[in-house]
Amino acid sequence: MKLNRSPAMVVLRVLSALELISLAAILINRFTVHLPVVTSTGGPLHGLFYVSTILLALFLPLPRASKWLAAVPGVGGVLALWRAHRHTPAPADEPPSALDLTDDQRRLAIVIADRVTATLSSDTRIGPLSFAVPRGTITGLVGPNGAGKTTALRLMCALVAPSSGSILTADDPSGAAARMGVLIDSPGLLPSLTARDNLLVLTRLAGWQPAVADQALERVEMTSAGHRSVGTFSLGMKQRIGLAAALLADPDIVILDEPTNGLDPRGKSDLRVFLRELSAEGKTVILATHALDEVEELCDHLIAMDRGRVIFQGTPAQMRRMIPETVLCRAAGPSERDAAAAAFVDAGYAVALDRDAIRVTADTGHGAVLNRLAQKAGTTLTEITAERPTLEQAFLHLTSTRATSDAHACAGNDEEDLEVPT
Ligand SMILES: Nc1ncnc2c1ncn2[C@@H]1O[C@H](COP(=O)(O)OP(=O)(O)OP(=O)(O)O)[C@@H](O)[C@H]1O
Repeated sequence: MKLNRSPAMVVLRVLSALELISLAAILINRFTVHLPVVTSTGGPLHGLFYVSTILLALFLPLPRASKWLAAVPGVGGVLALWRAHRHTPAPADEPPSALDLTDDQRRLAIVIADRVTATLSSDTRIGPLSFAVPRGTITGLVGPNGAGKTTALRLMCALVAPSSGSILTADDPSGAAARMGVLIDSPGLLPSLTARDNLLVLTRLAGWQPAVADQALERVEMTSAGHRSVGTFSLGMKQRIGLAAALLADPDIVILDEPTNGLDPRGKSDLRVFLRELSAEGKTVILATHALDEVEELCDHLIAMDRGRVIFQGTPAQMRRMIPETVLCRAAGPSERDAAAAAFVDAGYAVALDRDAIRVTADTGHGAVLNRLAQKAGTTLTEITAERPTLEQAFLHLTSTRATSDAHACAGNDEEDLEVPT
């Protein structure tokens, strides 16, 4: 058990220790012989301890029934100390720096997860998670299978109760409680009913007008198919009706789990356009996916998860910057390549040889400088290509650094360390 080391608790412990000495002195004086101790009964120091005991009893959250007990010299401090030990918060599983949100993140957020954990079974626990979803963004929750993305979504819409920590949803700008539309797992439609009737069931349950269902159908461009049974629909059409159901309440926050799963390229593209429209209307879209290439062009904010933890949050550009950019340079032959590589190393660049090419760790703007350096070394580069890291590379880098602290930076399979020609 870790001790609470706040100044108040330290003072409390010192007083408790002194009170114990005081109590011992009183007992010894009463039952044996009179000893000349500083805390003898009736002395000014004992008065101080007595008062401190009463103050502690009054100001600490002790149960009312035990207050009289706490007022007995020596007992109050001991009780308080015992309670302090019992109520010392459990140490966080991760250093605070990994879990604390900045003031800006909190100010701009529509959803805030604060050290939230979820216990799914005796051996499956997600979190602690701390993340903030900025209002009005399309936020992608990314990570491999089993990372905890769906659970994080379920926590956000209260389908899973946190075991500890909290999930807060900010009010909408008018001050009303933010509304959520949720599509997690399959849309859960009744196949024998028409698309319109499926939506009407939901609007009636919620006590809304039928017009709300028609507006939602129109919104997802399914008005003409609204009279058909959902059982006859393609996956993409079912997905649209699921989206219509999620939009019935005109939500401020739209939560979608793997919305493009099973959609063909056209369906994926339509969905992306649709989600951008929702975002342009000021809605916040939160979607879980493991397709990093998909979020690259759609999302303006990312929360990356791995093995039940948040490992990154920020913009896609910030995530890409987790690994250095490189410039790929090619030369006419091996001797030209080595000469150019040596010139780059002399100029302070980190380089790796990749068959007939040199991969230089440098921002994309360094191409012209590298070209000049090669010319000075008497060689001509035949190709200079800026290589922008993909989100996938950045994610793999993040997970490999986290998984093994002893893992060394991984180089491409074909790369070898540069041997500077002599
Ligand atoms: N109801 C549950 N009971 C027990 N374990 C669960 C439950 N739901 C999820 N899990 C486990 O919790 C972990 C996280 O699951 P979750 O579905 O949140 O991950 P995910 O990132 O959404 O995965 P995927 O991309 O495969 O959908 C997994 O190991 C999963 O097996």
